[in-house]
Amino acid sequence: MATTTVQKSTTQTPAAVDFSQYDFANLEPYTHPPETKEDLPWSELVTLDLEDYNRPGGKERLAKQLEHAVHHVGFFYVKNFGLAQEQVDRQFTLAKHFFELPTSEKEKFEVDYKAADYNGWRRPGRALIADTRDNIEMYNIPKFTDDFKDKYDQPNLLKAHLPEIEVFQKALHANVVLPLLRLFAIVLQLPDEDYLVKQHTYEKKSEDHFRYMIYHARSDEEWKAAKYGATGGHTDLGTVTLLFRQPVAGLQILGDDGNWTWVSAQPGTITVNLADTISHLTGGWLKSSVHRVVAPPKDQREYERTGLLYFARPHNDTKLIPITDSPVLEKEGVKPRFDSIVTMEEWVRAKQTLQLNPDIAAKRWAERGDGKVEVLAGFHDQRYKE
Ligand SMILES: O=C(O)CCC(=O)C(=O)O
Ligand SMILES: [Fe+2]
Repeated sequence: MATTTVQKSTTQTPAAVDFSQYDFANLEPYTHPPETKEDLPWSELVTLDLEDYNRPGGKERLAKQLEHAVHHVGFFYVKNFGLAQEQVDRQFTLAKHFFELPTSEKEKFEVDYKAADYNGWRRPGRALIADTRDNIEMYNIPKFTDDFKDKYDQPNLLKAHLPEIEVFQKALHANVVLPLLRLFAIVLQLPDEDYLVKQHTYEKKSEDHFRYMIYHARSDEEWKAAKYGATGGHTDLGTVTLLFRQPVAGLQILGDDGNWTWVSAQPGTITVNLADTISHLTGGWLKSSVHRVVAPPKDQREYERTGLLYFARPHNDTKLIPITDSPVLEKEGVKPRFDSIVTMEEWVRAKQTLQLNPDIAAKRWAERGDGKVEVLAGFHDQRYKE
């Protein structure tokens, strides 16, 4: 007797995701590797206690403390930024588990390199560093605003924690970035203390983003081929970069004297560096500091180097011309750094095109052959030697 079988539909609904597997109780916590015992030439950086910001006279005290750092160094630390250590630790835990996902999963969220869109997963090994490939993997998450809503899918691991990531990112913006911009305005003696804040509101379209980053451990041969990271000097493209405490040494700053010094891991701090845009807005007066990440000292070289960063940038329609009502800049006679009016959106696209597309970058660097590349409208980046 013939039996009839019921044809199953080929369009099955996917199995419901069990998000509880991503609860922090089920995720092994990230722990930082131990600090180096080596005696390295450390940078001497000031530490701003942001708790002082709301006390009477606090802003003025902090601005005074920053004056030298923002003009001559470009790097400093902040502490007491209103996030509990536990919140910070949880973000490191998410970073750890994200990078442990298989490549087949991460590549579903791969960035659109050609479009110079850096949000999503950047796979390691895209760029040629000296005689080898880079060892960096990143995952960038845009602002939680309508401009980016539903534009980028996220892996389930992060979907399970998006509300917490949003709180964290917004806290960094409100507790660190905006207060720092008011301090910069005070240093610049701007009549409107909120001048820069108004160019950096969270709600309006801009390319600020939050990043999980990992530098994979390399063998000695690989480090040698990469010249121990010595050729990686660069400036960041935005307003300020916030870098959470990083005990695996590697970050170095190029000083005015031409020497590189190491950034140490101060407990409870965020390392802040000024970047290109704030420099453009002040005709170079605020210093976008040259830095690089080199091979960790021998006693840390076996470790993966996991990073947590936030990149602040002004609104996309901001014109990158020097601020006109700063007596400080006026006295200095600063000049625009571009031949024509450039907006933030154009600047981001120009820099990211070079950063995300090694093939395009190689051609463009070769155009001049003098170790410089024209990023945009007469503004050049240069290669930093060992
Ligand atoms: O990981 C670090 O210490 C710094 C990273 C950095 O310079 C960058 O991502 O631009
Ligand atoms: Fe950087």
